[in-house]
Amino acid sequence: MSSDSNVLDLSEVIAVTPVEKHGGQRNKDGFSDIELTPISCSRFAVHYVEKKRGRVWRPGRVTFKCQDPTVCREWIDRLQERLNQEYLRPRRLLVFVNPFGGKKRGVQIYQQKVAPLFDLARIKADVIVTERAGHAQDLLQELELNKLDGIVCVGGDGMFSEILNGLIVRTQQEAGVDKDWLAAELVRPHLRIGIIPAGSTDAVSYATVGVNDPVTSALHIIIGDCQPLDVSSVHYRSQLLRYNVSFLGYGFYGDVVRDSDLRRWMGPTRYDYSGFKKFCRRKIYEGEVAFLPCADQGSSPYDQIRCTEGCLVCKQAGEKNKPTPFNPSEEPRAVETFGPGGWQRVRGRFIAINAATNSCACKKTPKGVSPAAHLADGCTDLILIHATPRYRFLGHLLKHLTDSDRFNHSFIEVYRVREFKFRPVIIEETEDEQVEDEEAGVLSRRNRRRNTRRNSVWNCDGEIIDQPAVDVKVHCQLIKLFARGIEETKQSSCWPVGCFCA
Ligand SMILES: Nc1ncnc2c1ncn2[C@@H]1O[C@H](COP(=O)(O)OP(=O)(O)OP(=O)(O)O)[C@@H](O)[C@H]1O
Ligand SMILES: CCCCCCCCCCCCC/C=C/[C@@H](O)[C@H](CO)NC(=O)CCCCC
Ligand SMILES: [Ca+2]
Repeated sequence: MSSDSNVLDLSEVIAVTPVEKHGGQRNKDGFSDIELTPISCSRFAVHYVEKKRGRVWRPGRVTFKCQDPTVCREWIDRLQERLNQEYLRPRRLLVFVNPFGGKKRGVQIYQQKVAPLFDLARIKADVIVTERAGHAQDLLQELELNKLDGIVCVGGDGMFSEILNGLIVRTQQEAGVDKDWLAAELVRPHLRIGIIPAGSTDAVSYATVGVNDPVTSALHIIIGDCQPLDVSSVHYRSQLLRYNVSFLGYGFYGDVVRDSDLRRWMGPTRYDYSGFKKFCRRKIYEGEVAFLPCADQGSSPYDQIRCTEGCLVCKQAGEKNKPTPFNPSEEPRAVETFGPGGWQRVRGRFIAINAATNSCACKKTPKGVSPAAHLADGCTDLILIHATPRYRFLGHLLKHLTDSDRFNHSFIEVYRVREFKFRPVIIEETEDEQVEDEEAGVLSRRNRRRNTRRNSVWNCDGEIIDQPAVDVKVHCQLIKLFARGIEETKQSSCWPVGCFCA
């Protein structure tokens, strides 16, 4: 309900409850009491989503008074019945809480802010507090999931990545799809995932809800919002390494995540420390990127329009990419062809190679790594940052803090792609160098140190992938989240609204 109206949208009602106590026109909580008849004898409360500034949602409540208790009961039953018909609302959820993510407040956040709202909405939640990294992903291979309506992750991007990977792998296993086959048409999991942000960056929450606020996310889950999301698979040779939903980065961002992983004890500030350190080093990595552009998309990373709630670009992509039934006897696709309309390649010396499957907005970059990227268009924005002096790279980084065009630099190329591959140039040690190594101790150590650091790692949603040579493919709208995309604020332009959940 907006501040200037008295109309409640039923799809945004959290619950209807009987009210026992009596009170005045405006009770001490500041909630308004609305008289249905002059003489009050029974009351009920309608709990609804109240939209605050900055896409933050809070529970609001309005109390209705009735003269006749039977009428009151009738109102409650009818409204409850109507809410039950909102078929996308979850009734039973499995909740994983990471007690060590972000500022280590996952358990507290769930108990104090989320559980009371789930109780109010009569959602049954089975809660598991994880005991180790990988716990949630392992449990997702064995737990009974049939009676669930969704899985909720209380944690950051790493924890979300565990649940995403666990759910997709389980779904492929049950459908008999070979996850290691890069060209496989993956089967979409039927369970939606909800994220209660309690991590350090919370990029997935930011990019899909517009804010990292646990109460807002809990309310999106309760009212059964539905947002399809692209997922990229990352393969090395013929083996699946991980599924990724937002950020993939080799070079600078890979080095940052590798360094910061050793400093988890620092909490969220580890990224600032490692970011500064790796910026000072400014390492260059040589390699070749091959990619398949999204030619027919009608959108580009340079667009001014943004992916918002009900985005038409994503809607059209969803219609084009209706899942086809899985056929295990299907032959692998022909070898890719290079040239117009086909694959392209860029060889170079790079500071960073990034792929943003959605905007990757977060507090560090409120508009995102690629502000015009879409949540569900089947594409990722491939950003190639060629070697450049440190001060020019800094100029690019600083633009992440503002609205300005971060791609407007001669050393940056950006492509909207469906697939890409990266092959690093690996310079092997020559025999001469090895002889030299044996003869001169200090030089030997220097050489070895240099060689061991010739390759970077991939930052995959904040997790480390050691293999530099990867094949990445975007799977359009592979999963669904309890979210609705970025809501338009009053200042921004108007876009059609609607959930296009299959
Ligand atoms: N009980 C646990 N003990 C130790 N590590 C855990 C546990 N449960 C989950 N993890 C791991 O902790 C890692 C980080 O968690 P999480 O993503 O929640 O926080 P973060 O890294 O601080 O936030 P962000 O990913 O948003 O930067 C994840 O990779 C997850 O696998
Ligand atoms: C001198 C001022 C410089 C300002 C620099 C601003 C540049 C910010 C770009 C941030 C990109 C974040 C992309 C999101 C990645 C997440 O999946 C991942 C896991 O949560 N977080 C990081 O890797 C954390 C990555 C942190 C990188 C610094
Ligand atoms: Ca996308």
